[in-house]
Amino acid sequence: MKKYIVSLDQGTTSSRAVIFDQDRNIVYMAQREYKQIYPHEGWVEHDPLEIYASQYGVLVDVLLMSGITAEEVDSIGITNQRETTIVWEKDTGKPVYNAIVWQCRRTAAICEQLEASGYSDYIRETTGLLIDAYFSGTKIKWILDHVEGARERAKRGELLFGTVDTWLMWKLSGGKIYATDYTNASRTMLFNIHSLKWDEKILDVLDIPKEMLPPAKPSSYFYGMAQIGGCEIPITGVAGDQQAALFGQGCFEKGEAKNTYGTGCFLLMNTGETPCFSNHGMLTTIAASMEGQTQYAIEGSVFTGGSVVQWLRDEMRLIGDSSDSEYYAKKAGGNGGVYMVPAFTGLGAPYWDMFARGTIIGITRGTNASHIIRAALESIAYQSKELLDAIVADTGIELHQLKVDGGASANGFLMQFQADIIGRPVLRPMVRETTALGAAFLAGLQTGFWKKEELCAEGQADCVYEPSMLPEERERLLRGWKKAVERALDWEEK
Ligand SMILES: Nc1ncnc2c1ncn2[C@@H]1O[C@H](COP(=O)(O)OP(=O)(O)O)[C@@H](O)[C@H]1O
Ligand SMILES: O=P(O)(O)OC[C@H](O)CO
Repeated sequence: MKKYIVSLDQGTTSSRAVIFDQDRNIVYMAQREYKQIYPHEGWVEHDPLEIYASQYGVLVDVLLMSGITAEEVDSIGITNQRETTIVWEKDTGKPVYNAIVWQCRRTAAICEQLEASGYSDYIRETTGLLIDAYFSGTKIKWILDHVEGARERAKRGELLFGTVDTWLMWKLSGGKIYATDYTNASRTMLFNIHSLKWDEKILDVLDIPKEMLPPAKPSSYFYGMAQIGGCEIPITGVAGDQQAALFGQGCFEKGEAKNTYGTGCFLLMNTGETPCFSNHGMLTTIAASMEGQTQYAIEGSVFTGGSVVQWLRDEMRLIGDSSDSEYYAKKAGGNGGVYMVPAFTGLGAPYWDMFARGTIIGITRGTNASHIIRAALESIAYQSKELLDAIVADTGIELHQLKVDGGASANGFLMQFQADIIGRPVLRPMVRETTALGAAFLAGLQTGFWKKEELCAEGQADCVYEPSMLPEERERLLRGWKKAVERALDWEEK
């Protein structure tokens, strides 16, 4: 019987299910957007039940529409938006609060207190992370502080915490699987990335009961059985989406890197079996790896990447579809002196300013909508360039080209501008669903569906963008960007 792997890719804006065959071809794919909830300035939430419903919906869609039966599915791989925090009742499965999304800034004050109490170095050395509202730890604390009786119930083992992988596995298995993987755990700011254990001291400081945390396992691992329409399918691969994309791009060795242009932008480089600590605001994190072979990555995280294009579409109504941005950016012919810094939820790497806010600067009477659209796309490339420079400086490893993926990598203008601004070729792969592919690889390696050697072969590039900008022009544009960032920093009142 021909067998397949199903990947579930639960992203910030949509849930996707992708079926891969043994030759890594996409056999069928379905995607569903779901609601973004913005209850206050800088706050972002999702409904956990809608996350699950949209994810389960596309899973059923791909099976029904492809005609592939559950028996033909070798295994399931799960990959997910990271850090997003869900707390639910063990008995009923009912969430006690909406999912607090990674972008949400509501815990900035908790982070400031933590920093003022002198925990920065300890947290950095133990978890590889900087203190920021981005990570799950302070989000859990916020829920325990604000939902009546939650901390006591958590202590009694009545409430469970999970990142989205944990929530999906728990739901898909009817409450039988309660686990997370190392990559997701490494984004909580509660996990010791050296010992691969939850850190008692940080749990104490944040007053988070250990009872509510899932066991953490390798990314390629038999987690248990999902129950789909009366059939059981093993879940054997789990990883945070950025680590899954790194794996899906075939970056298995030290020094290999990729940049993903989704809601945010995430540049990760595999640093092998040793964690690499940054002097330039990058994060140290666990890479997706096989059992007993933990690998690490250095990561630059940008909070607003492709989502700036969604903002142009949904809030500003300057474009009807995300892909229209390419046409207008080219039509503008140049930036007209306009820069946009999309610090909608603060700035991530390398600035880590929770209080930065968005700005558009350089506007003159001649500025038109096309300039603003172009400035938005260019901002994605400038932010990614800063990540690349920092990672090269931290690791001492030169990147001769940049592998890319994610929704906004479909934009030809953006990819060409990216190549121009980094002065290196940009390679976009044939299979654009590298996040889903990475989760499929992890699942398939565990079951023996694939062997690692088969997956090491270079994936084909669909497009290579060669840099063609003069160095003086690049420098001029980058000077403008740096000045614009200065104007966006430290804006929101504390
Ligand atoms: N042609 C395009 N040009 C620019 N941005 C795009 C284009 N197509 C999609 N996007 C952006 O890509 C993002 C979606 O990418 P995706 O990888 O699905 O993200 P996520 O996994 O975060 O939900 C959206 O923010 C969208 O605005
Ligand atoms: O949903 P994405 O693909 O933008 O990824 C979100 C990241 O995992 C957040 O850390």
